[in-house]
Amino acid sequence: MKIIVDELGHSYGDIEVLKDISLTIPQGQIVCLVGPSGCGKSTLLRMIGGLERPTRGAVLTSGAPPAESLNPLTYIFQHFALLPWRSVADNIRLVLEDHKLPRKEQEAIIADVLARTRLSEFGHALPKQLSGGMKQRVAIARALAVRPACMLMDEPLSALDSQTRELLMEDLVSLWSREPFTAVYVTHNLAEAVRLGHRIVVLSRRPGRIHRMVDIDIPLEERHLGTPELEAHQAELWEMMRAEAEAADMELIDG
Ligand SMILES: Nc1ncnc2c1ncn2[C@@H]1O[C@H](COP(=O)(O)OP(=O)(O)OP(=O)(O)O)[C@@H](O)[C@H]1O
Repeated sequence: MKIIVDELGHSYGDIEVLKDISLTIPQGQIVCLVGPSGCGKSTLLRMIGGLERPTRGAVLTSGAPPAESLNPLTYIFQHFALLPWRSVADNIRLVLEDHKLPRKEQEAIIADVLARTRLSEFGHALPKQLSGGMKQRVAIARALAVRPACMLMDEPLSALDSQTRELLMEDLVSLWSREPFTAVYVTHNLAEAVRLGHRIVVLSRRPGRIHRMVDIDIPLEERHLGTPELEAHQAELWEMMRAEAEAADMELIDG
């Protein structure tokens, strides 16, 4: 299933937040949204997920979600959103409970997503026993459990320290390489965008418009910390964003 954002615009009252956004999220690719603070990245993600309706334009889909998809669109947030009193396995079960699956099928899905996120030994653990990186892997496992057509990821690594972020990026790459998933990935971090994005969409400051789209052809598994071509892409993206980021920063101070 591919997602098509068609001439989308949005205003909150008098404040225009997004303008003329047309964009395709191809199946099996990770599309990163970057742009200065307040340019509307999270708003666009919520519109793609159907949590809010745009004032103008539309979000369309083409093609069917994966076979046995329980939920075509699912979110992964910065702060994990795990229930502290439920074990890791039961946090994942939560998203299956509404679907009336036989217990055996639930268990098979839980075992599969725990294995894919290297958490098989931690099904009985409580969230408080886990590191930040593991908690986010549980959130990723929970998202995968519904076989989404697209994962909507809002700064999923930004609550983590830099070493954990690096490990999680490696996890996401190996997860994608084994079974490509589709994702829209909002981040402030350009290093993350060039490591994980097949396509990087640079938004201008508010009202966010598409300033540029950059496709990176290097296979994900060949992208590593310090890869010179990635650093060149990162520098190019920063040059595109610099003036907008500075202007957005001044606006926040003035405002
Ligand atoms: N529900 C809302 N009601 C009114 N204004 C809102 C609402 N949600 C967001 N905004 C405003 O819309 C603008 C875009 O917000 P949004 O969170 O989408 O930006 P962002 O690019 O994700 O920001 P950041 O990078 O700082 O997280 C901001 O000025 C924000 O204050």
